Amino acid sequence: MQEYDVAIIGYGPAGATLAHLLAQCGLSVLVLERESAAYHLPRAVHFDAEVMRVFQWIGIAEKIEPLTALHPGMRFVSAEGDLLLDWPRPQGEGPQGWRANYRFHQPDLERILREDMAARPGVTVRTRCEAFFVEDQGERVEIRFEDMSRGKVEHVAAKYVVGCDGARSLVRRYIESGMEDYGFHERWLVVDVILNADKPELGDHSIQYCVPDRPATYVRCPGMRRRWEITVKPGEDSAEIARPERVWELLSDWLGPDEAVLERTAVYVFHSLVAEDWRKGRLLLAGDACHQTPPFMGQGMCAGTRDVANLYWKLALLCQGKVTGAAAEALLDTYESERKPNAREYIQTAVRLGGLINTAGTEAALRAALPSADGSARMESIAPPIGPGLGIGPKAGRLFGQPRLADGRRMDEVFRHQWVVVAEADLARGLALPPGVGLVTTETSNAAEHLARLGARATVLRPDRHTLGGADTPEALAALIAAILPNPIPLPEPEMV
Ligand SMILES: O=C(O)/C=C/c1cccc(O)c1
Repeated sequence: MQEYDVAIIGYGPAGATLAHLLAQCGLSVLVLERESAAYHLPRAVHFDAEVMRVFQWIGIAEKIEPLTALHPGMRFVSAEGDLLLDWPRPQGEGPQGWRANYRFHQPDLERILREDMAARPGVTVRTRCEAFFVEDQGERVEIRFEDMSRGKVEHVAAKYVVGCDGARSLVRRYIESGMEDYGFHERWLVVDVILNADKPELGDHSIQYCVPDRPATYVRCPGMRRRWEITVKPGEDSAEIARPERVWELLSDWLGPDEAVLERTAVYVFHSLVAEDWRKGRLLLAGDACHQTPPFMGQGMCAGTRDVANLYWKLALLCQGKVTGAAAEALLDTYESERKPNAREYIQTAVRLGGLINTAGTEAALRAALPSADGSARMESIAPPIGPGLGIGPKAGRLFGQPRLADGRRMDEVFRHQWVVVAEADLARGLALPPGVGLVTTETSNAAEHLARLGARATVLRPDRHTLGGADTPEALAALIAAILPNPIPLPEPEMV
């Protein structure tokens, strides 16, 4: 039986990104996907700087960036048109080395992910192949799937299986995970249109219409694409409301049938769920398989990308035999313990925003919706730390920025999949580093501003660019360095840049 390091079930953005990352670390990867081609219509329309940084690692950031749209922010307005809550987004390059937010067309992203996979050694992609059986046999997992193009059942094995197989995940059933329910389950009509000609009065902001009778969302997508999401009321028929005549009636406040074509109309139930168990033995979940969010923060695909960024290097260390035995189990356990609280925080905030949209912006709902309830009608993007796992002290588990090196390059371009020490120059002098660990100092980069944001004189960064901790003394820094695990991709010599 053919054996791979990792089998990924599901070839959406999370599965494809994970396959790229694992292959970059030298692992053999099988991707099984039931459909013959990527879904041709948009679903996710927004991602943030943290996600763009992951796209940078796999070499697609420069390809997707020209296809994205600028994103000034989101506004919540009342039925009377009053601004209830403003959520502006910083413009220009931010701490992650990229803009804070991007609007995109999901089929563009999937095309790029798949085109580049063709040139990625180590990845086998099997489309029209439906997995129907996985069995953790202790040392490996057996997977059975049907190749639907040939009507043939095949058996393969993998050291680990990751279910990136969406809300109805097969792998989640094998894990037998229940779901934590955050109480939001609503039907919304999603309408994607392509304008015939520009209509600047629609604006570039996302707008949440907090209209009690029919809450709705408008999102400006790249080019001539625009999206509306409109509440379906209890008792309304999903098929009836998705008919073109009815859709145009619902859109009539914004545009008419002579101004655009309908690209897609579909009724979705937006859920707020987190899987109780993200792992059982060698079976793991990522993306919608382990969390589903209402869309009001545009964070659905982002969460899946964060999952795979947290997971890939841990799987690489295990598959390469660099972490074994009880340490391997403990390392794999940190995937759920770190990721779940972060995913939960985004979902709970999205549910609160949904509450604001649905209750027409009453004072109480406005206060409840604000992540930091300071009374102002302005909110900022949240950046919840990951939960407890690897790391030392209160500065562990923060997403660190991406310093620009003196030659203008971004840090991760130089230290791909490496651990990196970032330190004030005087703390860095004479440091003895394990092989392959990078060193970035305040002398040769703009690390000072990133360290100031963390509130430490030095830090150690994991391959996913979360902090292992902060240090202000040589002793504290030495303790962090002692906790570094081997690199997923070994570098011959540590570099000081
Ligand atoms: O731009 C954002 O931050 C959010 C975008 C978005 C996308 C889809 C649906 C929504 O309610 C919001």
